[in-house]
Amino acid sequence: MSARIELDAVRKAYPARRSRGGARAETVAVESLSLVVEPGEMLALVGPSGCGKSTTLRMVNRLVEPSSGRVLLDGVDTATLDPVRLRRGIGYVIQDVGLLPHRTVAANVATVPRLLGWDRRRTSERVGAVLELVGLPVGAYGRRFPHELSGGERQRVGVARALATDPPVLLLDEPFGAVDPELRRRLQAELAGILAEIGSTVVLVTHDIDEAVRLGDRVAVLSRGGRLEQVAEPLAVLAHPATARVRDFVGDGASLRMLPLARVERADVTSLGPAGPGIGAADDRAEGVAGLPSVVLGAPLSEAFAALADGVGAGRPPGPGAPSTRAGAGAGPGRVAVTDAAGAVVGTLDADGVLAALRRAADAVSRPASGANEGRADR
Ligand SMILES: Nc1ncnc2c1ncn2[C@@H]1O[C@H](COP(=O)(O)OP(=O)(O)OP(=O)(O)O)[C@@H](O)[C@H]1O
Repeated sequence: MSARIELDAVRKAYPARRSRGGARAETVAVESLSLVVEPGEMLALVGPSGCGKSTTLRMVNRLVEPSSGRVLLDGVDTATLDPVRLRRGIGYVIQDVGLLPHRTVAANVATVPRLLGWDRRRTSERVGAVLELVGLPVGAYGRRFPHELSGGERQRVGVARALATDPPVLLLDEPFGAVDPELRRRLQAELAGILAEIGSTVVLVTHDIDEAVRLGDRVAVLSRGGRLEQVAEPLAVLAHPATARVRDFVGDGASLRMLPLARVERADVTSLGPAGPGIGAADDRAEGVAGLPSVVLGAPLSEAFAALADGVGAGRPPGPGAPSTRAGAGAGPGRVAVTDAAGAVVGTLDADGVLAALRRAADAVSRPASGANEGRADR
């Protein structure tokens, strides 16, 4: 179940505070933002601190009321709906989770089903299912209290609680902000799997461009005042920043961030030459690549990069602190073997091949047509 979210010229100005000199200055958190999130899509809202991301998100569930403009859910203006009922149909996960400290994990997850009047049996079945989904089996965790959990576990309970009623819309505000980087990566991967399963429309707020490109189907980059600088698929934001602000925000590591998003393709592979009678059997052809690490056609380029960069083998995406894109510059083997899905060697890939593959992936995604908000056209 999923819903279409449309922000139609929403604006939020927080009321003026009287300053010492008596002058009043309202804070315009979001000036005029129009954006569509399609059913089942995961949109990552990213931008520097104070640019209006949380305000935008909270206008969707009416924790913040727009000063003007409209928010539509499946075409219905949310201003016409009862805000409390609206919120019960929208999953919401925030950084410090907000679990009720004196209630067990199971009772926390059951909060919204209970409010919606679900009977005991349906509620407990659902609580069991969502806790299982986030890797916290109800038998082991259901009776614990929040203070008996690690930060990562609490975060998962927050996600389970948000998913309890299978909401058509899920809003995530810096859901991994409070956990360490390694756990953050793990929770991101878990969340991606869960989201693929549930099919809700998701808006994720993050200040972390890595998280945005890793999780978003599309990425919306905001600047101060909720100004939409660009909305496009992750690779397009990295490869073709629409504005100087997006370029600044993406920073120097764009190529490195593109690696997991682009694939090893046959066109970039240096072939081992034809096989056939008198030319050499497949086994002979494979001999020249014996001992090389290998990747499969279609694998993320980051796997080839990791293998080239350190020669330890494929499968590790470049992490923070990974070497720059001077693939193969270290003690690596200079080449990786590329196999087809059946495991037969089709050729090798070297650093030039990786760069060529990156360039092609970048060329294949749409360039911004007219600056901001080109993403509407690219869907
Ligand atoms: N309740 C409020 N009253 C007055 N000003 C507010 C309020 N909430 C937010 N603001 C201001 O609105 C602007 C946008 O804030 P918002 O929290 O939406 O930004 P953000 O991009 O989510 O920031 P961060 O990444 O730091 O959480 C900021 O200037 C902030 O100070």
